[in-house]
Amino acid sequence: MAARTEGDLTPLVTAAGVRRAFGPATVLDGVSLDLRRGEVAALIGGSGSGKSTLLRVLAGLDPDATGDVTVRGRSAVVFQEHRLLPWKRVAANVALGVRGPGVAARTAAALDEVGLADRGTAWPAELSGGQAQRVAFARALVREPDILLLDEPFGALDALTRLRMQRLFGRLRDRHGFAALFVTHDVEEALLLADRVLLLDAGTIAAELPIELDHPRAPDSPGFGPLRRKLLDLLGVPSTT
Ligand SMILES: Nc1ncnc2c1ncn2[C@@H]1O[C@H](COP(=O)(O)OP(=O)(O)OP(=O)(O)O)[C@@H](O)[C@H]1O
Repeated sequence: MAARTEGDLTPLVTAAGVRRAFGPATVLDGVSLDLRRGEVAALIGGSGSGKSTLLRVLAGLDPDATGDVTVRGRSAVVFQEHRLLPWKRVAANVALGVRGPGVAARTAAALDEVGLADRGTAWPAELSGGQAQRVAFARALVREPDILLLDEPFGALDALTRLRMQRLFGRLRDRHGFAALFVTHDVEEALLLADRVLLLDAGTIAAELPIELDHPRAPDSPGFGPLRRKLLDLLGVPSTT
């Protein structure tokens, strides 16, 4: 492939014509998207529209998909369930598979960043759901990713923990500047966190909505309501008014 010279304008992730079928059912039918450096994009769509399938393809976890996917940089994945190994302590889970000098110090720094500096020697079973998901974030951070791919990362958490985790995500993103693509069902979450919302429907990216609101955002921020309405319209949810 020819070298690209656009520097920072080159997307970190490019997908073109991605297809995936399970038996006779085509789930992804020619998906094309890009993710720019430092950008946060939300991938939204109805249940069963193929969001998780697409994320797995972008993460390189689905050898049976076809099409072109290029990832420029280091990526890390966070899933809805924390996927910690129960027989390893928290710090060992974070450091799993990480090589190079200073792994212990990097692990400690990552745990500190997610507010769990004192839990490195705990077992996963001793953590709350929110803490376990923080460890999952630390495990991603310690890899110093350019790109974070997240599959409903807050979906299993109660409302208050979810809010705290959304804020933590915003702080981590500001500090590290990684690009992120996150799957969500939640229109408000997409509008609170994303620079751009991608709508997956009928196997393709059916719509894109830039979210040009200042941070920090709240549901009562100016401009939030009309964007919420627009996104719900795109999702086919009728107005109740
Ligand atoms: N390994 C698999 N084998 C067979 N079918 C699958 C497999 N993985 C996903 N599917 C099917 O592909 C479709 C898309 O699934 P996927 O989990 O990607 O959707 P989703 O948009 O993430 O859904 P949800 O929002 O409900 O989590 C579904 O119909 C699902 O049943």
